[in-house]
Amino acid sequence: MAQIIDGKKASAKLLSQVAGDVIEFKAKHGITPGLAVVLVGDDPASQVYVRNKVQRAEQVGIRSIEHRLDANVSQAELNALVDELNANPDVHGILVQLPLPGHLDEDRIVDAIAPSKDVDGFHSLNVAALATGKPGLVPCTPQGSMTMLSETLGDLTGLHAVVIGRSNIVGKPMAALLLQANCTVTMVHSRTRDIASVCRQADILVAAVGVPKLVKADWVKPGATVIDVGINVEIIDGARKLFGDVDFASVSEVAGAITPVPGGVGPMTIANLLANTLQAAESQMPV
Ligand SMILES: Nc1nc(=O)c2c([nH]1)NC[C@@H]1CN(c3ccc(C(=O)N[C@@H](CCC(=O)O)C(=O)O)cc3)C=[N+]21
Ligand SMILES: [Mg+2]
Repeated sequence: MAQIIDGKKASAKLLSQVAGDVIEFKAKHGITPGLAVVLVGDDPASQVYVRNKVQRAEQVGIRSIEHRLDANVSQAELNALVDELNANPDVHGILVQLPLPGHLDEDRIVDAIAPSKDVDGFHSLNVAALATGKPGLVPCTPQGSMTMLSETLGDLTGLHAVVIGRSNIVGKPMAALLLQANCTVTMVHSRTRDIASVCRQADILVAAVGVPKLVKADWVKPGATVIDVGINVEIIDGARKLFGDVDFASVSEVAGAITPVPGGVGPMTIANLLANTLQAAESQMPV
C-alpha cells in the first residue's frame, strides 16, 4: 500500500508560514496585502473554489475582495474591471477564475492583468519567465505539486517524470518545473501512442487531464510517486463526490506514494495562491 501524501497537512504548514510572513509584511510596510478574485457567472463549482480561496485568505491575514459579474458581461466591461484593479494600490494580486464563458477571450483577459499582480502565473510574461528560468509568479497547482514531490522524494535529480496533459495552466508549467528540478521529462497527451507503456516508465507520474480514473494500476511502475491533479465532480445518489484522474483504489496498491482527491493537490493550490499574493505584494513595495 502506497504512502498517502497529505495535501491538507502540507498546505497547513505553508499557510502558517504565509501567515507569519504576512504579520512581518504588515509591520514593515503598514499595509495589508490584498487579493482580488473575479468570478464571472454562477457556475456552482467555481463558487465553491472562490469561497475556499476567500476563506483561506482571511485566515492568513490577506484582505480579499470578491468581484462577481453577470455571465453575459462584455469583454470591454471585464477589461475595465481588470484595468481598475491593476491601478488600485490596495490590490496586490488579481485572480480571474477560469474557465470564462465562451464569448470572452481568456488569453486577452489574462494578458490584461498587470504581470506583477498575476498571482495565477498565467500572464505571457510570467509564462516566459518560467520557461527561461527567470524570477516571476509561478502557477499555484504545479508549484504545490513540486513541494509535495520534494517533501516525499528529496532531490529529484535524474528521475524520469511523465506528465499526462498539456494544458497551459497545469501540464506545461509542471513540465517546466520538473525540468528545472533536473528530471528527465516526458509529456503525454490524447495523441500519444501507447500511453500506458510510456507512463509505466515514470518514477514520477503527474496526471492533469480531467478524465476521471484514467490512470490504472498497469500504467504505474511499482514504487512510483503519483500526483493526481484531477478534480472531477460526479453526483452519486444525490451526493457530490470528487474523483481524481487516477483510479486511486487500484493505483495505491502499486505506487510508492500517491496524492488523494480530495485532500491532495487542491489544498496546496490555494496555499500557493496566498504565498503568491504575498510575493506579489512584496514585489510592489518601494525599495
Ligand atoms: N484562475 C484560476 N486559478 C485557479 O487556480 C483555478 C481556476 N481559475 N479555476 C478552477 C481551478 C480549480 N482550482 C481548485 C482549487 C482548489 C481546490 C480544492 O481545494 N479542492 C479540495 C476539495 C474542494 C471541493 O470539495 O470541491 C481538495 O481537493 O481537497 C480545487 C480546485 C483552482 N482553479
Ligand atoms: Mg490535453
